[in-house]
Amino acid sequence: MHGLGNDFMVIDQISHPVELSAEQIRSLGDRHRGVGFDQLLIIAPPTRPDADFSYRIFNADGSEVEHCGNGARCFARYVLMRGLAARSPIRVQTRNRLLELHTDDNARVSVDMGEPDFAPASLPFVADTRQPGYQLNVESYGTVDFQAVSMGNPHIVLTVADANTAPVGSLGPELYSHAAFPQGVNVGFMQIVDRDTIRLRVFERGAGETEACGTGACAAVACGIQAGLLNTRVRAVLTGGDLTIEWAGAGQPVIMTGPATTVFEGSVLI
Ligand SMILES: N[C@H](CCC[C@H](N)C(=O)O)C(=O)O
Repeated sequence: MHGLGNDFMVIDQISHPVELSAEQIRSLGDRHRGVGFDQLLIIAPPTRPDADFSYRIFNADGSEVEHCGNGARCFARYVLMRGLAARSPIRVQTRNRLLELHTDDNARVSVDMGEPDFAPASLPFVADTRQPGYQLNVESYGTVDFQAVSMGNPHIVLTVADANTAPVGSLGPELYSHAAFPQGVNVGFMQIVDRDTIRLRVFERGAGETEACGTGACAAVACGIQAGLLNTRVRAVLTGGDLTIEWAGAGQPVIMTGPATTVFEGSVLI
């Protein structure tokens, strides 16, 4: 499945109990020798009474992570198409959040992504006391300014003049693996087109640049609204297509709406 070109392998662990090692996940994610994906999504029974399902997310490098926005939309379509869920909304738990997923008739899914957390410790971001605010010295780039926010998974957002020419492939990896982020970080490059529109590219932790990043779009819009630069309903234009992101401000959840597409299904020998 994919959400705007951010592609996933989805395993229904309820019907097919399977445990995979990080090495097996990496080999399944290999685009030449395996199935190939940005993330693997595993659907499992819930472990808390207020959830209908739980949902585990693994990056292509085998690392397990806390959240995946595009994956949540694909998850909702999958469980409804397979009759695993009878109705919308669907409540699904990730490692650290409870999401509520709503589907409409034209294959679009709205996800309550929970509240953004701007506290540095939520990433975690270990601030360099010599650097005021959110700045880092990066070897080949000098001082880099950014905003930091957790959507359950860690994001930093750089505001750039033109997303098309932003140094995603060079600066992204340097920031993603910077010592200031002990658990790594997703790096968003946001161009503010107007108060209702951004262009965004994301170098994702554990996957590299993807065609779209749902939590990244939520993180970027929340940072833009927090900085007073965006209205409360924004069109996020990503390489793979558009998401609608809404955030009414502190104490409110971010709502993400977009498509979810099934490409094929099959079986794989592990
Ligand atoms: N690479 C992310 C997980 C996938 C997020 C992205 N695919 C989305 O749609 O939110 C991380 O390591 O936190």
